[in-house]
Amino acid sequence: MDKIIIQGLKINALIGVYDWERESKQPLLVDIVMQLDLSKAAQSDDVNDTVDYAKAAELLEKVALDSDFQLLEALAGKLIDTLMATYPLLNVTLTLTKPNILDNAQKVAVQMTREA
Ligand SMILES: Nc1nc2c(c(=O)[nH]1)N=C([C@H](O)[C@@H](O)CO)CN2
Repeated sequence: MDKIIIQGLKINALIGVYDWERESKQPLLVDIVMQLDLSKAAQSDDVNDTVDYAKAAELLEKVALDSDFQLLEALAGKLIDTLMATYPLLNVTLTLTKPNILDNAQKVAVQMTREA
């Protein structure tokens, strides 16, 4: 199946359980694997026949900036629901990573998959 992939998209969001996390937005990373039929765009060479990954990235950045959640799960759910509602995707997997948050771990992340 055809896929469009965005890796390591930097977004900023107000997110966290603890008071010290509620004071300012913090950086997160998003990875997305979108499954969709790319055969039309492969033939036409027209960005209107596919998902414009630049626009998808902008959309996720904006949704994150406007959001206010405690849990990664909640923001990841909002982001993946937005993608499914906006684009004709067959399947999408989204990984939302909070880097450098735990002293003894490189990063923490949640991953969600949704199907049409
Ligand atoms: N399953 C989760 N556990 C925790 C989260 C989360 O988003 N999902 N968040 C926190 C804190 O906000 C963390 O970033 C700092 O310890 C704790 N556990």
